[in-house]
Amino acid sequence: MSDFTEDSNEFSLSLKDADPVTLKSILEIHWERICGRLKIEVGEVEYRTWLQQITLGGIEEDELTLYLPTRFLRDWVRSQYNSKLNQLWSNELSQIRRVELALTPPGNTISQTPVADPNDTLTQAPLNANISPPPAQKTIISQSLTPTIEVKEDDSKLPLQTQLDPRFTFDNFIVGKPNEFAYACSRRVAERPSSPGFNPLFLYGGVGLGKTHLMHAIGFELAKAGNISVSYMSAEKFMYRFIASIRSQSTIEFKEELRSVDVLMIDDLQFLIGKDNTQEEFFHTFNALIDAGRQIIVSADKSPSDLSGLEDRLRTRLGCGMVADIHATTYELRISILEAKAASANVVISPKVMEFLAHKITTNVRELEGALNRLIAHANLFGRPITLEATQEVLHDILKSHERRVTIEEIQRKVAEHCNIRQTDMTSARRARAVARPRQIAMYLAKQLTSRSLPEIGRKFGNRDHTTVMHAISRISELIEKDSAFAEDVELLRRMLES
Ligand SMILES: Nc1ncnc2c1ncn2[C@@H]1O[C@H](COP(=O)(O)OP(=O)(O)OP(=O)(O)O)[C@@H](O)[C@H]1O
Repeated sequence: MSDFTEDSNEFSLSLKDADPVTLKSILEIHWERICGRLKIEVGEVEYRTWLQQITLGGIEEDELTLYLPTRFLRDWVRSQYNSKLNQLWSNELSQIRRVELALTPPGNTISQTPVADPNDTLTQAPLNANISPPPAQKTIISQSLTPTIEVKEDDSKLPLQTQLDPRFTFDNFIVGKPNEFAYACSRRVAERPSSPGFNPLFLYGGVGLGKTHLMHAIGFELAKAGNISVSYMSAEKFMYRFIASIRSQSTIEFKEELRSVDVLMIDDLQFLIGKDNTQEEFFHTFNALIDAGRQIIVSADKSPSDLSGLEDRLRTRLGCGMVADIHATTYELRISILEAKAASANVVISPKVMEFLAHKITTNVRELEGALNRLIAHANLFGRPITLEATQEVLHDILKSHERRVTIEEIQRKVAEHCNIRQTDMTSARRARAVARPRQIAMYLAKQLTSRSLPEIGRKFGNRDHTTVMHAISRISELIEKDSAFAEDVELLRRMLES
């Protein structure tokens, strides 16, 4: 990337003369850098809500086109981010004087490619195919945490200051069954850091389920107590800082700085898998801090024992304190989160719309929050209430990406396996409870996980009537309400099918 970074004259030349493939690469490199800046300037949530879906279009003279998938998104981005995008692009590439925002046409390619070689898959590929914006920059180092948290930026030389996200407090964290244990442990560590049995605190769970939120919340609580130095950074940032310190021959300072903190928080530790030297450095830092009675808080997507690829001795040590899992959200938790977020934005959203969202966006809270933010913005922009129809229209792209690809046959197979019955019993006429109940579970999951209608589901289950499917769904919903062991079983099946 550094080959392309600093000299914009070099770019002007190379842009004008570049062949399509080179041009594509140059634009991608700049776009990646701009995405990194946008993410930090506007924040992770705002970035994901509005800007993540922008894709690169073509370049004509001094005008660059960026694409958005829906009219609403295009209008919103135009009204809110037009000047920022123009400014960032012209800073990156002096040749670009104007950024045009347009609707994504089917199969966009760089417009400077008038004659595409039909054999050249690179020039044929949509521009956005391989563009993955750089990961979020999460670094907060504060020597003395106060509610206004001072941050020292890292070596990446981004002219940006990050702060603990003021929304990520315990008060704003909605507690439900899936996260109550992690929440309680986090509270405990915030109240009494370095207590035996809670050091390290290891938080783990899937993407966007609140690990970072809880870490920030601990940081805020400790800030209130005052006089405690806290360092928070992503594992990725830890690695970059470590490498930079080696390059600049300041490893000792880096180590000293890290080892002087009272609380060290490292987010997304799975990033260190396969990075042996950084792991080793982290291991030593870890030991030094624990031995000195300092608190360590780590998050990852898996439990220490499942983080294969991390050195055994590190995994063992990580599991020595308190290990707390954040489970996938339940429908109830998603509804509570939506209600809380709508209330804090002072917006009334009908229960129907909330239920629709909680049913459709099940993977993570970040996406749910992003969808809600978009609805709120839409309502504010047009001054209209948020109806179910408006929701479907405004969130069209998000909902589409959430359409599950699991088939009814897969569901039948998985449930049959899990319940120890034959797959053919899913379609048979047998009515014995041992067969009928798993069949009802499979029907319920088919409704949840596919976009099939009730009659279609009925047909797949041995040509049963849609009322039979309806009955199955309501029976299983009832059992889920009443029987938590049963609910867990169904949830487990759902997770297996979705993974
Ligand atoms: N229980 C909750 N209550 C309120 N907001 C939540 C809750 N869980 C997650 N969120 C919100 O969802 C978003 C994503 O959460 P967060 O960044 O903490 O996830 P994460 O588990 O760290 O994800 P990743 O694995 O991507 O790092 C944040 O905006 C956070 O505030």
